[in-house]
Amino acid sequence: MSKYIITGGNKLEGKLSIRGAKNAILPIMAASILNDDVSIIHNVPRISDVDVMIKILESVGCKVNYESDTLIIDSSTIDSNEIEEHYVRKMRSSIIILGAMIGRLDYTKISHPGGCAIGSRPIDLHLKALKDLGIDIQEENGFIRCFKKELIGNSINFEFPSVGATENTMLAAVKAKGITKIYNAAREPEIEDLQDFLNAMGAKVKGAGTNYIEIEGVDKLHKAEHTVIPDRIAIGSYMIASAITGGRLEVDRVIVSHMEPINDKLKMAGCEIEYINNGLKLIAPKQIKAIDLVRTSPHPGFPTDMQAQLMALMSLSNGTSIFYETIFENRFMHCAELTRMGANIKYITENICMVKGVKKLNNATVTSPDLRGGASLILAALATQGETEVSDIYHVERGYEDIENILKNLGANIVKM
Ligand SMILES: CC(=O)N[C@H]1[C@@H](OP(=O)(O)OP(=O)(O)OC[C@H]2O[C@@H](n3ccc(=O)[nH]c3=O)[C@H](O)[C@@H]2O)O[C@H](CO)[C@@H](O)[C@@H]1O
Ligand SMILES: C=C(OP(=O)(O)O)C(=O)O
Repeated sequence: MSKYIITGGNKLEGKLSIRGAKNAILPIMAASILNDDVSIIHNVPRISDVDVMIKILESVGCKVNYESDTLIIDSSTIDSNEIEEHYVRKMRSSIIILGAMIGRLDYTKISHPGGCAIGSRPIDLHLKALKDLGIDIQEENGFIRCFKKELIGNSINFEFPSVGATENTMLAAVKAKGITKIYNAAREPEIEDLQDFLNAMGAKVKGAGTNYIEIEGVDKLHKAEHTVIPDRIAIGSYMIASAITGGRLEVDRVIVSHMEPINDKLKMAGCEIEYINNGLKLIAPKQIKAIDLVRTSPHPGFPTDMQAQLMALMSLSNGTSIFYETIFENRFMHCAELTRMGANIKYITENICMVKGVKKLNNATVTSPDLRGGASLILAALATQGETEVSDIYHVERGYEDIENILKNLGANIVKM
């Protein structure tokens, strides 16, 4: 299995352009099933999750062409209604295909995605919403079978603003009869991007980005072209790479409002952040300041997908920070690995921990526990003086395009082996 060897100590400085968001492109690729036509999608990141989603689309009969950063998906050739189990096991978020498949076809079967490293991740909210839209769902032996006679718009009230459940409901409702109202919808920017793509196909969706989304069903969708929004989590991660090494960074193609929950925390840590023409500049603080409380919450709160990376930064702060992970019950697996590098992290409860800043981190041999946990170890390694080995980087490659070369171009000493 591949690993990164990182020799820390260099300041990360320079300019950066980041392609589309993983969490936007995956539901958009799923949505391409709905139009029975061609979808042209630009600014697509080269990450392994996109490769898995391409395989899923091809396995149900779509024709996919991926050149440079443009994906062309032709869903007019769909000839299967079952998603192979091993894809669902490879990528839990493949469950997002469900709403699109049942929006398009009368029957679909998918295996239950189960949990993953960061939590049990049930899909009860997805399935309840699909049932409310008139889908008959039978769960048996780890598989979910969905039968459609007619999709009928309904009012869906989520008890928690789940990102995936909001997206699956939007996908299924686009061609339902009548109006679907989603209350307590997730407000993440990636949901707005999905709305924009659906509307480019002729759907009638409004409200994404707020907690109320309304979808008026249409009979037919058509060919569409779309450019994916930049990846706010990848951008935030590279900002921390620069901040933790005392560097300066310029990022172009940034949607400032998407970055605010992350930038608020980076400013509290002492970073100077300035917005310039569709981009931003970061200057690292001389001394990283402790942030009293980092509490993850749904957008526009601080994203759980940045918690591990911010923890690497706080490991080197001038005081004590409390991290409270409210979204996933098992998203502190990077703590033990950061501790191997000399971080001072103590659990208070299973989802609250206390990070006391130390003067320096040590090089060590560490293992990526999951996607963002792996990113946090890379960030910590950049700030040490010696050689750190980060293994199991397949997790990281799910969501970071070409991280090795991007970090190298900013001055890092990193080699993939
Ligand atoms: C591909 C993608 O976009 N992934 C993102 C998406 O994941 P995902 O869509 O899986 O995250 P959700 O917002 O659904 O999950 C948030 C919480 O709700 C719970 N839940 C969710 C659905 C459900 O039916 N029942 C239930 O209890 C989950 O277990 C979790 O505790 O949003 C997360 C929260 O911002 C991010 O960390 C992920 O990067
Ligand atoms: C948890 C994440 O992704 P996924 O939902 O695809 O597992 C993430 O991007 O940090």
